[in-house]
Amino acid sequence: SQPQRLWPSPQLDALDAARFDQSGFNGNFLMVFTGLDRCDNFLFGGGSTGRSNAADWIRTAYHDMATHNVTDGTGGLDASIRFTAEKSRPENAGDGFNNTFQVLSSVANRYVGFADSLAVAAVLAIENCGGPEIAFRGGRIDAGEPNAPGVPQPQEDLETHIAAFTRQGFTPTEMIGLVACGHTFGGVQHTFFPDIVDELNDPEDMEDVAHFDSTSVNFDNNVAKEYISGSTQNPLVVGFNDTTNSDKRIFGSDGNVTMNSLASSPSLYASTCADLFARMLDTVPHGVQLTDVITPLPVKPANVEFTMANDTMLLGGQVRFWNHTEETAGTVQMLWDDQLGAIGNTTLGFAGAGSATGGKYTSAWYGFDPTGSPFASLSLDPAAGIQRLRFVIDGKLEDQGGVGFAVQDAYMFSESSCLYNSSVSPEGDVTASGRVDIAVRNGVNLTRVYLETVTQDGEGRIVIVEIDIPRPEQRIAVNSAYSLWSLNTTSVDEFTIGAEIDGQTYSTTQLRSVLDSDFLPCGV
Ligand code: HEM
Repeated sequence: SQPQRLWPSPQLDALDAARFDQSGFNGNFLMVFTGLDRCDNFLFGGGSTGRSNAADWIRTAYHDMATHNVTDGTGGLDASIRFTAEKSRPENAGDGFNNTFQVLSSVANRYVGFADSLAVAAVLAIENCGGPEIAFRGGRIDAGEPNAPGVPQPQEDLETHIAAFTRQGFTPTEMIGLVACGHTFGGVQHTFFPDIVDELNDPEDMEDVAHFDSTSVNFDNNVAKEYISGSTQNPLVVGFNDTTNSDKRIFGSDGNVTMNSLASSPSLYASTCADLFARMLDTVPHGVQLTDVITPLPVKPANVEFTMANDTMLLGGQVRFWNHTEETAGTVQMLWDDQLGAIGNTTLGFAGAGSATGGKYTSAWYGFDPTGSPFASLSLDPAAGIQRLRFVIDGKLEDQGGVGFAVQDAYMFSESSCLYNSSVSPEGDVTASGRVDIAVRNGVNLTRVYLETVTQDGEGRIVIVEIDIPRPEQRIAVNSAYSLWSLNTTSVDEFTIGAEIDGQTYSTTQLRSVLDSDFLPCGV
């Protein structure tokens, strides 16, 4: 059991969100947008293609990992398969890798990069399509270059496959298990493997995918049962070309001992796969330090954001209560310690239900105001400020063992920010100039405040560009407790706001841009 972490911890909180906020309120793009709750869904052509997102994501995770070399520590799950030089190798035939990274480009962020997002995608696919829960860790690092080749191919012989899995860190028995676990999803396409699969002429399988088992969009041990019973249609077992019957050679390599046990027990199959999938996803280049297994925080504030509106300080956000519903939560209250030693409180409104792992877990979300609206904010006295939050749910105080949920009111976006002008060229290019105002609490030890824009470097790794906001020469009061730091900018990029306070760095959560409606025209 791992020690309970404290909120806030931006990377762990983001990993928790990516992995556990799956469906419903604040649901994950991977689930909600791709429709993963329907496991036969395929974003690039729909259900009658014979394809599925889930199969693409799991195969992509394996192929990205399969470059690993346990001896020299190179390769592993690091999103290097996004590089054309790696993706276009014969060992990476197919379009599933491109499909997967198109989806991940809308998911990866500064805290959960492409490699972690790929691992999350595989976990969500497995868990939501009938599979076991996977112990998920974060902290993978996105590669800056392709890895050495090393993905097994169907025409290779058994010795080559055993050697490849040994290099990746798996014994011959684990090889049988991992292939039998992966090949519960999807199948082999005619287009990319015409020597293995013929055209199928099936209107329900437009892309001519010969599936590994009769339940190709669900996790179950049918791939093993059908193999043992002799009814299998797996194109890598009973394919017309025996040279490419690699599943047949692998499954039979220990006299069917492993496949017999996987076929006879759905629960043994599930627990074996949970272990092997987790190890597959945790196979990373030497030197990468993964986090502990991510567990859902029982009480987790999210999207916490302060905004200064002249004499009023606004606090927006939501809080998630894990393993709760609106009924079990009862009346929910938020208390806060202000900077002057007083305690404030309000009742919170229900914002929506969340769920994870195929509905196994539920969570109840509350907005930071009595209406529960995720867009509403509490109005507060800026002079009082807020140091930390506490919650009362179902009559019980939740304050992280007494320390509370620390929030940062030393700096925040000010609604006095404004737009000088904006225009759209005939080509559709948007240009604008505006002023970003940051309200800084008087008397705090703030050494830097800056705009943060998330972008990608030349190798497609996520990086943050910082633009410093100059310290004002004279104090410009926004109210009795805060003064303004301002920056004129012509950037239309979305930004968050970073600061260094007492040697610690902080970031706001809300993405803003000078084109937002809260940038009113300057000087009006
Ligand atoms: C010797 C080892 C392996 C060989 C030779 C092999 C071979 C293949 C081939 C030829 C395909 C068809 C791809 C396509 O048509 O696009 C395929 C699909 C697939 N493989 Fe493997 N595989 C191996 C191991 C694994 C492992 C270890 C996993 C995961 C744990 C895995 C997961 C998948 C999945 C999910 C698909 C379906 C993709 C889809 O339908 O879009 N494979 N494999």
